[in-house]
Amino acid sequence: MTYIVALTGGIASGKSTVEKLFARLGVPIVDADIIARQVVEKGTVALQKITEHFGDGILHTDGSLNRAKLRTIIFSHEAERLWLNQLLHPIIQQETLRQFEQIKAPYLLWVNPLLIENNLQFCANRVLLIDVKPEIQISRLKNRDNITEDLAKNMISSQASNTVRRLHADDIIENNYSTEELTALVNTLHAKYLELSTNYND
Ligand SMILES: CC(C)(COP(=O)(O)OP(=O)(O)OC[C@H]1O[C@@H](n2cnc3c(N)ncnc32)[C@H](O)[C@@H]1O)[C@@H](O)C(=O)NCCC(=O)NCCS
Ligand SMILES: Nc1ncnc2c1ncn2[C@@H]1O[C@H](COP(=O)(O)OP(=O)(O)OP(=O)(O)O)[C@@H](O)[C@H]1O
Repeated sequence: MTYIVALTGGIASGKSTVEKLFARLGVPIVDADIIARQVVEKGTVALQKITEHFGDGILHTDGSLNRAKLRTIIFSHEAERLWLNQLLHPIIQQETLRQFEQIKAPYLLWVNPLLIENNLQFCANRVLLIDVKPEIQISRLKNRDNITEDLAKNMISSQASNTVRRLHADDIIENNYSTEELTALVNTLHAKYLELSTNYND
């Protein structure tokens, strides 16, 4: 199988921004958030189970999932978040493996926000963590999603702490500075991963 670099980090740490930079360098991407959206599209078994559990009120009038509503519920009720996780995570994992097997490249980037929480680091050859100072993280999250400070803090506290994530990381990007600096860091890491994967594939 292709050499796998897992990219993880807290909410609004900059994963999508870094993912785009790797994609621009031609690196194939497998994104757990995108897969998580596909598995709850209209007509899926998962969406049917979510509707049975939360009622029709969890849907938009066109029958698609009201993500904002589900988000507010699961980040304020721990038991509901765990219920959703046990439903969706095995389905997401199965689709992830399917995508890994289709990719032929020196290495691929597997973007998974909950890599550490779900103990999936063993599935990757290398773990790249994006870290960000908590005050910058909260302010970027509030600005991007236009949400309250309370919801932002609940979302952050539903995830692993940066201290725990750092224990599992092989490489760390500190995303507290400009996007120009971020781009330079990604270029350096890309060269490193090409070298590591060449040795691995030999
Ligand atoms: C709750 C949902 C509907 C909110 O959708 P929304 O479009 O607002 O957010 P999106 O899916 O882009 O997720 C944004 C971020 O929230 C965080 N997050 C999402 N789900 C979870 C979770 N179960 N636990 C902790 N953090 C989570 C992640 O950092 C993620 O990157 C959605 O996140 C969802 O279905 N979550 C359950 C599936 C899951 O665990 N996804 C995470 C990737 S495997
Ligand atoms: N170095 C940076 N300088 C300024 N703004 C940044 C920087 N990195 C990311 N951002 C901004 O911070 C916000 C969060 O970044 P991004 O969406 O990439 O995070 P994410 O980790 O993918 O989030 P999520 O976990 O919700 O999927 C975005 O609005 C992004 O434009």
